Amino acid sequence: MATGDSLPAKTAQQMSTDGDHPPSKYIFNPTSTKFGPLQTSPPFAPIPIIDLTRLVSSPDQNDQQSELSKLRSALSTWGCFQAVNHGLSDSYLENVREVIKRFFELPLEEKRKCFRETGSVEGYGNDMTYSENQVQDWCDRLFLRILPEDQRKLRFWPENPSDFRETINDYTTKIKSISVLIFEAMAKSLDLEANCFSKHFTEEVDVLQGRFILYPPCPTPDEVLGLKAHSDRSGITLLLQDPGVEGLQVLNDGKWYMVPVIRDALFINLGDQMQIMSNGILKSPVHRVVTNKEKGRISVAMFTEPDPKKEIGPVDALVDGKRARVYKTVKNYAVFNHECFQKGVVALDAVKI
Ligand SMILES: O=C(O)CCC(=O)C(=O)O
Ligand SMILES: [Fe+2]
Repeated sequence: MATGDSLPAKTAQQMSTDGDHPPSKYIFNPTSTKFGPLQTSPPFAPIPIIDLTRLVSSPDQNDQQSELSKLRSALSTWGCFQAVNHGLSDSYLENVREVIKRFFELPLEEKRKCFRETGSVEGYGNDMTYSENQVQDWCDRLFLRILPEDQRKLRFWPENPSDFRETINDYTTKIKSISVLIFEAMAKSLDLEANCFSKHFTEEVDVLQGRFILYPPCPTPDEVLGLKAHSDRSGITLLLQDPGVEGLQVLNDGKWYMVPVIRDALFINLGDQMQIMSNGILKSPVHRVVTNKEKGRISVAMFTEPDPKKEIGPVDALVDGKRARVYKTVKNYAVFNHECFQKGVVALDAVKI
């Protein structure tokens, strides 16, 4: 295998600033994906908007039930939804985006202190390169393992901006509570015990990763993707979008749709591990990001994962005479997913029975 895992000669941000034409290894190759051509402006996706307060408590029981069925329907068709009334104010979210923006605005010399090390996914840089012909993404990112707290590698955590660590730490706490609420609501929406999913994700070991991404303006958005098509390996992903520009697209029934930006909503998508646990009832959607000629885009993605040492598999109550078991059990899906990717296999297909 050609590993060639070196950090980029030039970051996407530098190329964008210098007005470089994207090098050939960034050019979208339709034959390298089964997900169709690159479309910069497909139709907007009518992604359901879910009111989180109504999922938890509502004076009217029917009101809660109707929001829970909306959640189930959203996750079994689109695999994602826009969460509103999550308790985080517009100014709070703006501050989170702002600290990430200030990090990316620092001179390269300063950001270099957090550079990803060869062979590791953590740190500032771009995607690991596994093969010579891997198409590159037009983005720069900082990837951090945030929880468990005692596994943080602080050498990758920026000290500049000086409020970076504190801001991300606080945001983590808030994202954690929102994710517990969503895991419980998903269980209720499937008529399961409320802690049926949350016990794997939040009760014993908390695993949370953060990816802070900059998609700089790209001179040729028709030829270059910001992030190639993939599904997340997470349980759920909580994404804070840039209110200034769209870019995220989801695949549904073989067609691409643009995800609308709702200023103070969190975009929540299911990851593969929840598709497995729900025995395929809920979907982990394939998604990608397109670039924009004039505008840069910043997004903040938080990924919840179960304890890598524990097996996960379809919940027993979702396997019955009417619905056979669709997936095997799997441990450490992150590593499994990575191995599948290197073999050119889709991890979700590899765990199918
Ligand atoms: O930046 C985005 O909008 C999506 C990011 C994403 O899909 C990911 O990091 O897995
Ligand atoms: Fe993703």
